[in-house]
Amino acid sequence: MVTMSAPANPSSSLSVGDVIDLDVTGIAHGGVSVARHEGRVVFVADAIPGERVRAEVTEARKKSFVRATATTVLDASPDRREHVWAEAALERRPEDRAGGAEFGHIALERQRALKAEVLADAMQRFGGVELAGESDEDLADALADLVEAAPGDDEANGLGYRTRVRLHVDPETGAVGPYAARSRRVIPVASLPLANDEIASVAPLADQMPDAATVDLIAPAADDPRMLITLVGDKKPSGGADLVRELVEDRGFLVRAGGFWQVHREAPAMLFTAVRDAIQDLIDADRFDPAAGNLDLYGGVGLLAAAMAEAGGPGTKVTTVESEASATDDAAENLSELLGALAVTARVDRHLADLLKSAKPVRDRLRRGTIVLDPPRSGAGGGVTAQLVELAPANIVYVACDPVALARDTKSLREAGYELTGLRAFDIFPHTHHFESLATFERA
Ligand SMILES: C[S@@+](CC[C@H](N)C(=O)[O-])C[C@H]1O[C@@H](n2cnc3c(N)ncnc32)[C@H](O)[C@@H]1O
Repeated sequence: MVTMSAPANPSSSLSVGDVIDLDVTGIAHGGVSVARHEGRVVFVADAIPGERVRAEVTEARKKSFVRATATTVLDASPDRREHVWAEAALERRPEDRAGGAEFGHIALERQRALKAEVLADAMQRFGGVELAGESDEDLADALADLVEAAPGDDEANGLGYRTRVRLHVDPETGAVGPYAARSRRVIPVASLPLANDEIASVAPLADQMPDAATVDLIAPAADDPRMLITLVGDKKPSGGADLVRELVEDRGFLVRAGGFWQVHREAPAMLFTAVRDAIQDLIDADRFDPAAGNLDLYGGVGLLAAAMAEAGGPGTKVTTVESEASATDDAAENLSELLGALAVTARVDRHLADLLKSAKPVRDRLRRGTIVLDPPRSGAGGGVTAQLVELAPANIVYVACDPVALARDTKSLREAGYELTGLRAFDIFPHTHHFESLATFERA
């Protein structure tokens, strides 16, 4: 992985449309590979580290790097596969390739190895954490199993997993489809290979919907699939506030049709289990206090608060904090059997600021507590991380969808005396560069 601050080589002048041959050497955060052209960094899409490709320059605004997209493979990786989505394949012009399956040309196992590399590199570069010893072999061993597959994905080649898909509408033609990569150009497609059968059955791929801006397709585990349409000029989709029923193993969760829920069929259960197991480890180490001021920050409809209580027992005290009032209403319902659970609508930074002003007995309870947090892509960030450090809970269980944001927050937590005691990662977005991580921190 290479950061954007690599020195520019003034002798390398590249413009959009130039065709260059590249030796692809590494993987970067964001689903692109890394190569160099006359010393200048090239982030190249649709390649695989180890390959030699011919690529077309697609962006040359920055001095320090350019972006390019592979058009021909000159020397293929053994991990190259036929793209899982014909409309995203190399045979198409770069601007005509459907976005959202940027690893669809790579064998699943290698996709996971690349994700592990990105996580390890981010943790080392931004978090100051070495995941393995110095030698390449140690690192390869440590990374081999770091990113865990979702049940059933290997058998299905990572296809048919999405229970949520967002499509866009071309304002000129009314055609419905995904955006092209790094673009707002709608690409008509014949199929959605990452979506499950229920989504495929309602997807309006052949329709024209000129009044619409976006089309959200959702297939709840215990309800009929549906289509939510956001009209041009509207902010929210019709039917977005309807309640749908999800299932995590045999536990029911109510969610708004337009609200947050993990997109992979197996992801809610995987993250629920991972958080429950992380709490169980803390219990086994005598570090978890069910009566303390435990928190589930960025809590959505209460999935991870429920996981905490599953390990800690139904009387576990836990407050779930979420900025969307409708999600908090649903969390209150979903957690209603847990006597110690409370759902609060608030921005996390504001809620923590209030907690920091509370009386000593409350602060003491928070200090004995465990905080689970699952922030959006930007991570908790410096402000919230500083508040966490000031609250000084005994343990922090951090669920992250962005490895670099996690790594930056890891650095702040470690500098404040927290030890990183556990790190797992989950491949719950096959054929894309995304994955989820779970890091456990313990106050020294
Ligand atoms: C990644 S989701 C996690 C939801 C939940 N933990 C789950 O597993 O289903 C992040 C949640 O944080 C909420 N959110 C985003 N920014 C927030 C903020 N500043 N304060 C509180 N909640 C926020 C979003 O509405 C969303 O529900």
